[in-house]
Amino acid sequence: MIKIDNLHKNFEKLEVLKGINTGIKEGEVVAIIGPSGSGKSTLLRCINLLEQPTEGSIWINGEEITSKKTNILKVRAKVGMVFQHFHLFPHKTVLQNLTYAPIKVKGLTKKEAEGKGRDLLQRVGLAEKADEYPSRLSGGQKQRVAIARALAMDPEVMLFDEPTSALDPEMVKEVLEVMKSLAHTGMTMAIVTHEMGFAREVADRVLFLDGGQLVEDAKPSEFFSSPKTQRAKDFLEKIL
Ligand SMILES: Nc1ncnc2c1ncn2[C@@H]1O[C@H](COP(=O)(O)OP(=O)(O)OP(=O)(O)O)[C@@H](O)[C@H]1O
Repeated sequence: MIKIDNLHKNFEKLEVLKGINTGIKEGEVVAIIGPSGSGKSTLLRCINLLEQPTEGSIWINGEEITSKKTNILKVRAKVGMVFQHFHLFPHKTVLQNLTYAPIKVKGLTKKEAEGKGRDLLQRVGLAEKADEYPSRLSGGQKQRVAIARALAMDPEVMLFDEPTSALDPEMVKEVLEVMKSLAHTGMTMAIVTHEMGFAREVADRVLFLDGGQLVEDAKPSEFFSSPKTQRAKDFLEKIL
């Protein structure tokens, strides 16, 4: 489904990704973990071309998105992204946040987009908030709207960049529950997270990054109980 080949990313002289090789299979849930500054967000942002790789290639369903001919908007339409700080449109209602791109980019009618938007709000437990503005919602509710908004585009894969890091502790669970139920529908997902419990429980694989390198790629049960490298052992010792 996703293939990442010799991915390098530099910010001027800073080498942030140093040749990442990996892949994500259809329906797989992959947790990307590692120390601060190890390149986790940059890796995720390369997958929907929010960052242009310096070298290497990324393929999604057989199409090389890093090719010069790529239509970036088409890539973004099939790769949903959820950010730490929600990025909702503040002057649109919750429902309008969900219908904007499907109407504009996918050509749905207002009625179709609204029907779909309401179904998705139901799914994330926010049907009654359709006509509210984002400023009236809690952080956890905003993040659930952001997830529903990404799903409204029928993405082939969903990327999450520390989706619970900006939330008050009591709101983390409601967002993780929505992500967990999404994982159970068979959605292909990559999640940069500091929630080790979630990585352990929900992910099929853990990618451990350190210093811009993919140091371990393992099943959570193996990674958390017997990490192979000293770098992973040191990291886990600090956080668990
Ligand atoms: N747009 C940018 N311009 C310059 N440097 C950047 C840019 N984005 C990221 N970096 C640098 O790249 C390195 C990796 O950043 P990245 O955000 O990918 O790390 P991370 O593992 O996600 O860290 P964290 O867990 O703290 O979010 C850091 O040193 C960061 O300062």
